[in-house]
Amino acid sequence: MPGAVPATRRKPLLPGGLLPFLLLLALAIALPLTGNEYWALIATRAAIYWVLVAGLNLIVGFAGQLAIGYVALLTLGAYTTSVLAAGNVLPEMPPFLALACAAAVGAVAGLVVGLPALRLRTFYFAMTTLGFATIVTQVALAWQEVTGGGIGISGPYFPAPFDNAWGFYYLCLGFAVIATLLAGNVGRSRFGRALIAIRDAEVAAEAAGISKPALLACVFLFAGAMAAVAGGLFAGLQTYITPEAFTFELSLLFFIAVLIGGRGSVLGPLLGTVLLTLLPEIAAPLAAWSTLLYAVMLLAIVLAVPGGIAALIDMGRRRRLPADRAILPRPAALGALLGQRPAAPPLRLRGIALHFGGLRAIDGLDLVLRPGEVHGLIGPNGSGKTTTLNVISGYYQPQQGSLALGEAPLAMGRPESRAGQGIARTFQTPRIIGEATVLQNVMIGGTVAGHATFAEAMLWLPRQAADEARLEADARLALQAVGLEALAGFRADRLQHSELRFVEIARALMLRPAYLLLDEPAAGLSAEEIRRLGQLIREISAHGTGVLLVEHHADLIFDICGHVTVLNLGRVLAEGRPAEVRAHKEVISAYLGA
Ligand SMILES: Nc1ncnc2c1ncn2[C@@H]1O[C@H](COP(=O)(O)OP(=O)(O)OP(=O)(O)O)[C@@H](O)[C@H]1O
Repeated sequence: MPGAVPATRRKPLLPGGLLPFLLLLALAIALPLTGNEYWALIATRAAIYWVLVAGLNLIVGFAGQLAIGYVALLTLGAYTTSVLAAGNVLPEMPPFLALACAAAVGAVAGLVVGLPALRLRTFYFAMTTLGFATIVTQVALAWQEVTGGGIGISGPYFPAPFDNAWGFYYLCLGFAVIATLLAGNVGRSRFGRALIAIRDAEVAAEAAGISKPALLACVFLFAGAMAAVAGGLFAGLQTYITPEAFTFELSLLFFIAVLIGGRGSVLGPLLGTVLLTLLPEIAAPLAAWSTLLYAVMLLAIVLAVPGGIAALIDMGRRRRLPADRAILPRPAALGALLGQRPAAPPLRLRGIALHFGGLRAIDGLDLVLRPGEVHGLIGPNGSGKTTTLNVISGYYQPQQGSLALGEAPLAMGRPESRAGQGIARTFQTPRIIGEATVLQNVMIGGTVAGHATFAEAMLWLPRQAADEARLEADARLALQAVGLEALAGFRADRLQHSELRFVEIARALMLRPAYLLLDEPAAGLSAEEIRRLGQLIREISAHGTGVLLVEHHADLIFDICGHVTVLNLGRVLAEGRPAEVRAHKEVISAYLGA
């Protein structure tokens, strides 16, 4: 029964803890005490920018997509709200209704602008967002009868009590608080972790069953809506808007606020936004140099503190690792996590052939994996072991042959479908998210087990809270099982290579896999660690999981496997019980040596 875990810490409401947010909010609420309306203007602007950046942060900071033309959505939101409130195309609307419509338009536009990210990488995607910014400005200029063209249009007029500087400030602050809560909730949910996984370890994300298109679509809708709301508020603040109000510098400000704030953080980009809004105001002569200023700040951050403001204020990063760090797997926790799973049907590969150009990596391979059995796959370098594992886990699409779980054929070339079928894997080189904690890395393995929708996560509804508690409890059990629970709270990039291998196994166990595919798990481990690994694999199979073990450590293979297949040049050279294989003449001459 999963769930029996040692006392779990209370989770912070927002990544980074709630206290800094409350302090900032207290300061923001008290700002009118200054009595200075100039400050009201600056702070209102910062709040509005943050409404946009909070959403953009999920795209840029969490998912790592270079959306640099986000001013387009601010422009779209500003014009949609203003045009609807003015009644230029439809009957005049109350400003809040116009703002809600702008949010809907922004969500759709956010999705349209974002979709190329599914195909285009890095700069190409950045260019499409910039292109969209140009299109929106050109439409605003050309569609004179609705937008006023170059002359512009009045912004929406928000009624009392929002019709004065401080009233409007509080309105924008309210939206900023909502933006923080929604974005923060997404960030600390399995969706936020999945975004970071897509950014830093895309293949591991696929193996965990994370669907990049569906996830990014949700985030683009959300960020688009937030940006458009920011646009409507921006138009209200300006009272009158022309296309010139929406400069490229603004787009840069949004983008750089996320970067100097720190990837994968909410507090950092919030502080980044406030800083970038304030800076040209505090040092007034610098205002004309703002673009240069942003560029210099960006360079300084990238060179001096690559983790941004978030890394500077994250004291936990510097916490000392425990001195005694032996990896001591605990089988009892494994029982609590896996239970005794009902036996899965056999996993069969029939006549698999896969070639890369003229090279036959696998050449007519038949293989059967059975529940509860450790199946060793060995052979010389380049014999096709990893390729076989990649075919089973859906990364490669063979030219011939079939793959089935019992009678059900498994789709080829669809790695993200395997997690749902209970097939988990590890990688020859561990695919870990270095900036996330060990616990978060393991929780990513259970992403598909969550029930709450993106919207439920955004609002932190009961199903989301239950998902999170269950995932965390399971991840702690998985870490206990592999013997790493003492490192749960540390950033994964502080761990040693051998520890990362066990983190990968813990992440795979989150799926309670019917089949577990291990790609050279003993590489780089000490003799004692290999012995413990062997015991752990045995225990895992004893709970009903079928294990495919690709390994070069012959002793480990012959020690723990029930069945061994030897590959050579993509074909089966020998197979059978370990003792038979070990005595096989051709295996000795081709692989084991005398
Ligand atoms: N993506 C690819 N493109 C082209 N050739 C590939 C690709 N992946 C593997 N190969 C080739 O296919 C053959 C089988 O490779 P594979 O990685 O499966 O071998 P392996 O048995 O796992 O070797 P090792 O023990 O060194 O990991 C090798 O000759 C390799 O160079």
